[in-house]
Amino acid sequence: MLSLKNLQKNYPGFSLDVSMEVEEGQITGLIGANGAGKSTTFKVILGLVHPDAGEIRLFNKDMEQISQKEKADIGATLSDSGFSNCLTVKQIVHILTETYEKFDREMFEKRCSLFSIPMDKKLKEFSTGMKAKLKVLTATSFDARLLVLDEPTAGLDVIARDSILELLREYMETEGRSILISSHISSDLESLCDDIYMIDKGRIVLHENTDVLLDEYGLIKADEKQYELLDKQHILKVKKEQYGYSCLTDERAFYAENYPQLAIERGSVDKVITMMIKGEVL
Ligand SMILES: Nc1ncnc2c1ncn2[C@@H]1O[C@H](COP(=O)(O)OP(=O)(O)OP(=O)(O)O)[C@@H](O)[C@H]1O
Repeated sequence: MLSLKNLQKNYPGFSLDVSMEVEEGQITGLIGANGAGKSTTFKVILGLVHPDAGEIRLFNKDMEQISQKEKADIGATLSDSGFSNCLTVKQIVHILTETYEKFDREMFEKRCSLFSIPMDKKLKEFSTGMKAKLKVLTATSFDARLLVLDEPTAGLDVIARDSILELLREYMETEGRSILISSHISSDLESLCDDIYMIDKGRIVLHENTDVLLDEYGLIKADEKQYELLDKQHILKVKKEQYGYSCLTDERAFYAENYPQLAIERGSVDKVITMMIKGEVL
C-alpha cells in the first residue's frame, strides 16, 4: 500500500532517514518521543514537506505518478493543522461534498451526532477533544484506502480515545484499506496495530509485529552474578541499573525455560522502546 525507502529530510540539528512498509489490510503504528521525526515523516508522505532524498511508493506506483484523483484515496489527520476555526461543521460538510466524490454525508452526519459534535458551532468554540474527533470523523468519511493519522488520539480522554480506536477498527472491516498511525500513547498502538515501527532521532530503531513484540519480547532483571552467567545470544540491549542489569530479549521463552530463577517481565511497547533507545548493544 505504502512503502518508504530511505526517505530523507534534513533540518538544522535533525536528520530523518526512514524506511517502512504499510501493508494492505494492516494497521501500522509509528511510535517515538517528542521530536523523533513522526510528523516530518507523515508530512513528507502527504506531500506537505519536500524530501531531500529517498523513494515513496503509494498504491504500487512512484509518488510522482499518483494522480490528484488517487490522492483523494488518502485520509489524513495532522496534529498541527485542520479546518479553519471560523467554520462550522455544516460548512465543512459542504466543503467535503465538493472535494471528495465518495464523501458519505449521511454516515458523517450520523457519526457527528453519535460523537456529540455540534453542526452549527464554529470550530473555535470546540474543545480539544471535539476537534480531534472531528478530524478522525473527516478522514474516515470518504472511503479512503489509506489513512495517515498523526497523533489522532492526542488530547482525548480515555472514553473518547476508545471510541476513536473503535471507529478505526470498524474502518478496517472493509477490505483493501490500511492505516498508518502515530501516537504517544503506547497502549493505543498495542491494542490497535498489527505492526509497530519505533523511531528515535530520525531513525527506525525497531520494526516488529505487535503480537511478537508482546508475546516473545521480555525484560530480564539480573543482578551482577546472574548477568555474568547469562547466555547473551538473544539479548538485544542491556542497561546498567542499581541492582545489576536490565536486558531486552526477543526470546523470552528461552530465558524463562533456562533461567527459572530470573525475573522476566513480558514485553510492552513502552519497555521495548525505552530499552531500544537507552540500552546498549553488547
Ligand atoms: N519546518 C521545520 N524547520 C526546522 N526544523 C523542523 C521543522 N519541522 C520539524 N523540525 C525538526 O524536526 C525534528 C522532528 O520533528 P517532528 O515534528 O517530526 O517530531 P515528532 O516525532 O512528530 O514530535 P512530536 O511528538 O513532538 O510531534 C525536530 O527536531 C523539529 O524541531
